[in-house]
Amino acid sequence: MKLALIGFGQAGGKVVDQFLTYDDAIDGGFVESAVAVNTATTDLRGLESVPQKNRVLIGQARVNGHGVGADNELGGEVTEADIDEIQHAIDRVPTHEIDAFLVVAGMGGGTGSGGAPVLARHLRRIYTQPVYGLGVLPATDEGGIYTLNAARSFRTFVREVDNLLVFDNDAWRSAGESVGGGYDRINREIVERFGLLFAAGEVGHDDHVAESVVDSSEIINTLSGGGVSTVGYASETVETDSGGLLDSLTGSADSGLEDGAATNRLTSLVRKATLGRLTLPCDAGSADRGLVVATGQPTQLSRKGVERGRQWLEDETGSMEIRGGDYPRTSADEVGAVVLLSGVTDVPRIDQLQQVALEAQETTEQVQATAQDEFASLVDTGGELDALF
Ligand SMILES: Nc1nc2c(ncn2[C@@H]2O[C@H](COP(=O)(O)OP(=O)(O)OP(=O)(O)O)[C@@H](O)[C@H]2O)c(=O)[nH]1
Repeated sequence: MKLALIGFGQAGGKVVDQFLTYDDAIDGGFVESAVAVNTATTDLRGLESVPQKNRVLIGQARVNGHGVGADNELGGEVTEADIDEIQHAIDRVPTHEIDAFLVVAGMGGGTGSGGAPVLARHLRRIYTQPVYGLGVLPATDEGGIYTLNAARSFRTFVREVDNLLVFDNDAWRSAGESVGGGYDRINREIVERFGLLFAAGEVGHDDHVAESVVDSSEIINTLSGGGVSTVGYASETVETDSGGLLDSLTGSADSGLEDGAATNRLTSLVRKATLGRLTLPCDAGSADRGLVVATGQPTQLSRKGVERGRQWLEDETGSMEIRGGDYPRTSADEVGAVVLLSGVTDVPRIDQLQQVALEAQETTEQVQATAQDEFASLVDTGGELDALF
């Protein structure tokens, strides 16, 4: 599917930069345009692939290019104030050619976490295409302010987008590694999973096995139930010496065996993708909708395997809305399965964030109530005080 990518804040910009590189590398064709928005000049300067003219600095009047320092209320305010500057850059996007917008942001900082929901609301008011979010959750050891920002922003971001795709940094850092040390690796994991999914909807219908190729409308329909989504991916390297003279000589018995192996391989890849590490770990059974995409050499893409995987996911989720199809890639030496689980509800990390948001709200209310009590008692004693002077 064709996307207009908008990276908000430092993490958002870097992930969008990486999406551009990946799209080029796999010849995916899913990025129509890429824009980066930030309050910090240095973050915009550090980008490599987003075109200079599509880098938008906002909030200059308030923070003078120095960032908002993890203050996400300020991030939201400067976005509201400078929304026309962002719109100006989006005006250059050929929006009639895109299937959707994707707003990418780290939820723990100030600019992306505060600004991304404001931009999503703006885009949904103006355009008819769906507006998706890709939210990156902070690692748990990053500190309270990051968790609190994420807890607050998450609720707003889910409300303002048509579907929120989530990646949890915490689940993806390696043992003993600080999350910052592994951003490059983590960002590659992000773009591979979501990139393969979006590129899948971009295959022309004259390509191999055209009738079973995933269409962008299938991705859109899978995401149209709203809520929160997560993606799983599993792959295997395969020998690709098929299609030569040998094949035509070995006859149908061997090719029957190969078909069986390809079917079994794909069925287990779908299970591995679903039950392995998801971009946002959750109980896959709680998904409302799903999409299974088989990717790799056209000869390895067993339609029966995809169908079995799809049926298995139907049983796992109890959902009747599980779609399936292929993304043939002639240059790939791996066969893989991407599984999109949409509208997931049993997500421990989100429960934890909601708890944090609730506690923060209670603390704020307590502080306000104590301040009101103190003020009231000061007013009560006002007469006595007056008498003293
Ligand atoms: N996956 C990933 N996460 C990142 C990256 N850079 C920062 N983060 C995460 O994003 C959160 C911080 O958000 P940033 O995007 O740096 O902050 P910002 O939106 O630019 O906001 P301010 O810096 O406060 O103005 C933290 O939770 C980081 O772990 C990155 O390149 N990849």
